[in-house]
This record gives sequence, structure tokens and C-alpha cells, in this order.
Amino acid sequence: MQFVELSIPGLLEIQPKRLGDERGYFSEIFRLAEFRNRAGDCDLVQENESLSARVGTVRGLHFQTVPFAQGKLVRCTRGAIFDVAVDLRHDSESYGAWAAVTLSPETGNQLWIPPGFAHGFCTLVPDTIVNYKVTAVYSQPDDKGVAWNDPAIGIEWPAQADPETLSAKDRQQPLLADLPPYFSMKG
Ligand SMILES: Cc1cn([C@H]2C[C@H](O)[C@@H](COP(=O)(O)OP(=O)(O)O[C@H]3O[C@H](C)C(=O)[C@H](O)[C@H]3O)O2)c(=O)[nH]c1=O
Repeated sequence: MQFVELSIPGLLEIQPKRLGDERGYFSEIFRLAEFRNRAGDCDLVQENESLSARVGTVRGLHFQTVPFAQGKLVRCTRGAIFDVAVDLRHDSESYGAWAAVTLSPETGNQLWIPPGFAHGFCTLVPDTIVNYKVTAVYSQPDDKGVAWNDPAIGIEWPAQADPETLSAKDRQQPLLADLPPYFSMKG
């Protein structure tokens, strides 16, 4: 299993090994000890799955606030996504910066997003399924967001991104400039 740090420290793209044979392949997609060794001590306490029927579906940018801040280990099990994270740690050198990877079942790669980041994705094909483990349970009162198209963040979404697919919640997320300092590098 390979771990590659993205342009923002803390974000890790994970590439499990695939052992191929005449039947297909076998792949270990998660080992807690190896994951913790790279991502730090954390417990993955909930697993989520979402299906997005339309190509260009945009979900995000979401995060939960302390004490329910979530780390997310994201993979795409059908279709493909442009998966993006935004640094919301107010004392980080990369505050407001974004980084993205394409996740798909063909590559089998994953993205680790530590607490302190907003997460979102855009589907690149119809009927895309995203599966992700999180380090804190869902807490609706602590479920917050930031505008997907905030020019101060400047995410270069794929051409497929379709604003018509946004949920009512995502159509009215605040701008980065209006976010309280929810997160710090000090945890
Ligand atoms: C996140 C979550 C949601 N829900 C309920 C709340 C709503 O009734 C329904 C849909 O929730 P929402 O519209 O927030 O789902 P997404 O737009 O896919 O949001 C997710 O996608 C972005 C990309 C993320 O990173 C977050 O994990 C998560 O916010 O599921 C739950 O019951 N448990 C949960 O953990």
C-alpha cells in the first residue's frame, strides 16, 4: 500500500496493491496499523455510502465542527469522482487552499482527509458510488459547509460540474470569509 502526500500536508492519496491472477485480483484496501502509522492515531467509527445518479453531481463542501470534526477515508466504488479537500485550519500556511485527486474503482486509489478540512466531490460519470469511513459519528448540529464555488478558494472543478445538482443546503453554504475559525493546526 503506497501513501503519497498531496500538495497540502496531511492529505494522503493511498494506492493499495493489487495481486492479479487469472481470476482477476486481490487487494488489501485497509490495514488499521499501517493507516495509523501514516495518518496518526484515529478510529474509523462510521462508514458512509452515497449514490449520485447524474454526471456532474456536486456534493459539498462539508465538514463537522469540534468535537465531531471528522477525518475521512474516501474511495469510489462505482464510476469516478473529482475528490477535493480545502484546508480550514485558520493558522495553516495553506488556509483556504485546495487539493484534489480523481478516485475510481479502476485505479482503486483512496484519499485521506484529516479533520480540519472541508470535503466535496463532483461525479465524472452517471451512477457513481462513493464510500467513506469517518473518525467521528454524524452530528447534524455540527454539520457545516462552505460554498463549493467560493472564488476565494477557487476550486477548478471539472467541466461536468452541474450546479443544478446541488442540494438545497449546498446552494446556500457560507463563503470562506464568513466562516468562524473552527479549526487550528493544534487540533
Ligand atoms: C453525512 C450524513 C448525512 N446523513 C443524512 C442527512 C440527510 O438526511 C441525508 C443526506 O445528507 P447530506 O445531504 O449532507 O449528504 P451529502 O451531500 O452526501 O453530504 C456528504 O457528502 C460530503 C461530500 C461529505 O464529505 C460529508 O461526509 C457529507 O456531508 O443523510 C446521515 O444520516 N448521516 C451522515 O453521516
